[in-house]
Order: sequence, then structure tokens, then C-alpha cells
Amino acid sequence: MRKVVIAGNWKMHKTQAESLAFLQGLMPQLEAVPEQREVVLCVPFTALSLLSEKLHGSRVKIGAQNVHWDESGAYTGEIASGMLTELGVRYVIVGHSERRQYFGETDETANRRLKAAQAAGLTPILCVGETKQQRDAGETDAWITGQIKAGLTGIDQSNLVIAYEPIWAIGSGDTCEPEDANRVISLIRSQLSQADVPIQYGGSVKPANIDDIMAQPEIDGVLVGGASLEPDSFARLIHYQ
Ligand SMILES: O=C[C@H](O)COP(=O)(O)O
Repeated sequence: MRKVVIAGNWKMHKTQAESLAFLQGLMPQLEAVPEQREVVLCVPFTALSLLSEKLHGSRVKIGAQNVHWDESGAYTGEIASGMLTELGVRYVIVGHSERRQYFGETDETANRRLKAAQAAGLTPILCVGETKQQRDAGETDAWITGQIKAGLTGIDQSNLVIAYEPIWAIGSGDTCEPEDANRVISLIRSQLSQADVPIQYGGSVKPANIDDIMAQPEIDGVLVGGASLEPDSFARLIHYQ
């Protein structure tokens, strides 16, 4: 049976003080989360240490939002895998569309980051997704197929999560129809050599649509931005029906 992974991506939000306030609201709502659901919070580098300590032994695993491919070196502003594992970080987002759009990341650099993450024992969450223009041109399937092929070259699929995030659905309130997301995720799964890789959907997931999204047979979880920033909202996503 495939694992379900419900992950929040805080992006560039929350100071340490704000992170603590979030935890105060979330902690009482972590009881009775079904065993097979993995709950992850991918937080800014500056909050990793604090949250890792506070959430130790809880149902919530900590994730980072990026990792460099080298173990150390002259890479100003970058963070190495060993710096994350030392803090108890378990997951790391790789190749998010915002990294690709604003910071020049590519399938090739995503692939290198994935390898470094896995070598350190981190579970990478590889993000793929098409633009509105590509979707309207009927290029979604070819684009996603190419991203998966390039991103996963030489990757161990036994320690991997994939997130399908159509770029036009991110932060827009314009969610992909659950059946449509299910179809693309099925296409991604058909390209994998391992059957048990969890594949998430991401893009304007919120309490109002989580149940419909998680009812789809191919969708194994969600990667959530905006709706992961408030404890009550994130708790509702964790406790989807
Ligand atoms: O990583 C999360 C995605 O970019 C989705 O963000 P969103 O839930 O705010 O649309």
C-alpha cells in the first residue's frame, strides 16, 4: 500500500516566533491522525532547528525547501544535505516551480539535488508541473513526461515522493479538477519503475477541496502552500475524510 504524505510548504513565511505560535495551535489537533498518513512541514531554513526540536516524537516530520548537490563548498547562500540531517530534517522539496521560475533551476539541477538528498538519507519531494500556456496548447503530457524522465535519471525510487503541481494552480485559487490531476498523476506513475512511490497533488489545496482531491485513487497526498500557514486549516487537511 502506498504511503499518504500530507506536506505543508511554508515558502518564505514565518519567523521563529510565528512558527511557535503555529505549533501551539496545531499540537492539540494532532491526536487521532491515522497511522498511514505522514505529516510533513517544509519550513524556512531559519525555523528548521526550532521546529525539529519542538516536534521531536510527534506525528510531524520536518522538511526543508531546497538542498545543494555538493556536501560543502564555495556556494554562497546554499545549504548542504548534511546541514539538514544534523537538524533532524527528514524531507526536502526539490525543483519547486518557484525555484525554477525565479532562481534558474532546471531538471538537471533538480536531478543533482535529488541524488544529494538521497545520499544523505533525506526523502526528496520532486515537483513537476506545466504552465497555463503549455496546458492550453495541449502540451501537458509531453512536458510532464520529459520532466519526470530528466529529473529521475539515476534516482533510487524507493526513497522518493513526487508532487504534481500545475503552475497555473499554485496560489491562484484555481485548483486543477481532481479527476484531471488524477489523470496526470496516473501518467506519471506509468513512467516509474517502482509501484509504491507516493505522488502528491499541489496547487490551491484547501479545506474546501481536500476531501475531493484525496478521494481520487492515484493521489497519495498533497503539497500545500497557503492553506498550511494556519494551524486550523492545516489540521483540517491532515484529517481529510
Ligand atoms: O508547494 C506548494 C505549492 O506551491 C502550492 O501552493 P498553494 O497551496 O499556495 O497553491
